[in-house]
Amino acid sequence: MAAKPHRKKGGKKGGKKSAKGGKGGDGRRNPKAFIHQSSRKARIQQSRSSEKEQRKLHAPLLDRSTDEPPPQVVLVQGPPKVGKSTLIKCLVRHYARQTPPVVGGPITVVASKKRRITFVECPHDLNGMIDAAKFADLVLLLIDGNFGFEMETFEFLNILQVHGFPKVMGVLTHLDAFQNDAKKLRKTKKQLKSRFSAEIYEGAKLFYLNGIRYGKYLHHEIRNLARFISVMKLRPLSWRTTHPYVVVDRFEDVTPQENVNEDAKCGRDVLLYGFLRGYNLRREARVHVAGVGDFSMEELDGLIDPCPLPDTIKKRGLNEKERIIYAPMNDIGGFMYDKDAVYVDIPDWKVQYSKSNRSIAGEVGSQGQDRVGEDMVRVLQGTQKTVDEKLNESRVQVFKGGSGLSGEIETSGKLHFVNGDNRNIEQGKDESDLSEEGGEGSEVSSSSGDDGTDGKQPSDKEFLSDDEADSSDDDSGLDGAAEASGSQQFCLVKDSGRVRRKVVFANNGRDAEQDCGTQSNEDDETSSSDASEGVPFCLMLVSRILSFSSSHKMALNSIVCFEAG
Ligand SMILES: Nc1nc2c(ncn2[C@@H]2O[C@H](COP(=O)(O)OP(=O)(O)OP(=O)(O)O)[C@@H](O)[C@H]2O)c(=O)[nH]1
Repeated sequence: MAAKPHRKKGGKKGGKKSAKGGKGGDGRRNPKAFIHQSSRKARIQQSRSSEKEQRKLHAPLLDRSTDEPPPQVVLVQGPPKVGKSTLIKCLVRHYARQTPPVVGGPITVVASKKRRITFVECPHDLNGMIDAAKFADLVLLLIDGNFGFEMETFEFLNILQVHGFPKVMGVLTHLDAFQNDAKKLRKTKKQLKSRFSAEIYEGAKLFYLNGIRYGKYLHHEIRNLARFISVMKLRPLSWRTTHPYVVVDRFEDVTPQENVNEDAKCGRDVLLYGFLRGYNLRREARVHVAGVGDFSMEELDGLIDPCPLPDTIKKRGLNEKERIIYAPMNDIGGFMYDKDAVYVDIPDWKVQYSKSNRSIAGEVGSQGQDRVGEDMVRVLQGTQKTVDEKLNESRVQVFKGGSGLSGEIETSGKLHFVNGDNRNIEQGKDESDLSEEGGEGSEVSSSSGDDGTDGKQPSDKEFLSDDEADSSDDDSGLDGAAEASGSQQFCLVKDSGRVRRKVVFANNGRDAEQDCGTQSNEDDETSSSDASEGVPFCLMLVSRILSFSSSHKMALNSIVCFEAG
């Protein structure tokens, strides 16, 4: 039997198809397959796809938290001396009925029955701003209404754009400078508002703080702002809801003192305390301390919530007991929470000894056994040395006639954190140690290795050209010297002994000069040449941040953000 020949590859149909394809002449195999046959179908398809997109945008947020949600972070940002600390103090006073003497770290308060807020003051330096942008849920952008916009505001907005944009609200301060000129006040408010909504988004909220009395903003204005903050809906950023991170409320260096004495730059053991946000943190996970590097955790423990929400939710408002404040780095209340203890700090000037004039020995003899406890306290009042010092001095004789063994055991490393004063000294030491390495506090940590600055705090001069740097040294050249940035122009203005970078919203050099209030021809020439060359202040800033985040984000499985400042 003769073998049946194989069928030719590509049947009748295939041939037809190829013929059709050839007919089109546009090189595609079937150009009609992916186009709509009728306009009606096309319309339906289009509306379906847009509906899908909208559904994605409005997908309900998954609440992954099983317990009380962590406090939301309200970051107060603004140029130097704009009133950040004053605003935080006023808001904390409104919520907790206590005023912190200093703003030295995050302050957590119970704002309402269901909301806790952590206030953080944003540092002015670039690295501090980058760190702060990572964890802010709401940003209060403080603007000096009397002076106008400053570069710090726009730098921070640029940083936010890279890190995911949280809710932003503007607050105008120093408006009491227009007290006697209502017309000018109205005009300034209008101008700043329109500029603010143009820069953030249309209809961005702007609050006005019209005055300050006894060093505090007006009560009713703070009340309105506080109410607005406590009811504001804050949409969490998607990256943050899927990654664990901790904003550190308090940190403690528990490195044995002898190790530090031997080598001041030895590896340190540091305890970090803070609310866990975002997602669950695995015990074996490595943590990334923003700006410092990746580290392994030795221990991870859950502690009792130091600032819990009220239990009962039936009542309308909060009573005085429920207005809890947790501010361990702000010298408030004298409380300090540790892993296994709570320390109450009693300043020396508040301690009142009840020592009587009678001699202690005489009293013991006359009162007998009933007052043993009281007598012990009285004896302690007369103590001059601490337990550490006594232990170090003590000697134990083991064998008769043998020399005593000294009691110099390693207790000094642990106890110094208990006392508030000593703690401050130790922290001060650490900072100085860090500054030896290349800068101060968080500035060093943020910059080291991340953005290629080798631990140096970038100064304005690094962004300016040499000529500009020279001119900024010269006081006489400061006033009104307009600089151009990527998108904004700014001029250096000397105001009450400090140099401020005022943003000028003008397209050409001349307008900019008018805004800065200079008329001289010489200045005109330099500033216009600067403007045409376009010193890339903002561009450089953005590129630096982009390079920072692109090299960094891959490693950010879990971040620990230090409050800088
Ligand atoms: N007249 C007036 N003074 C204000 C206003 N806001 C703040 N101040 C004053 O400005 C000074 C600086 O205020 P701070 O709250 O320390 O400003 P800051 O932004 O925290 O300052 P730094 O932390 O040093 O950057 C204080 O003396 C305040 O009383 C305001 O609206 N009007």
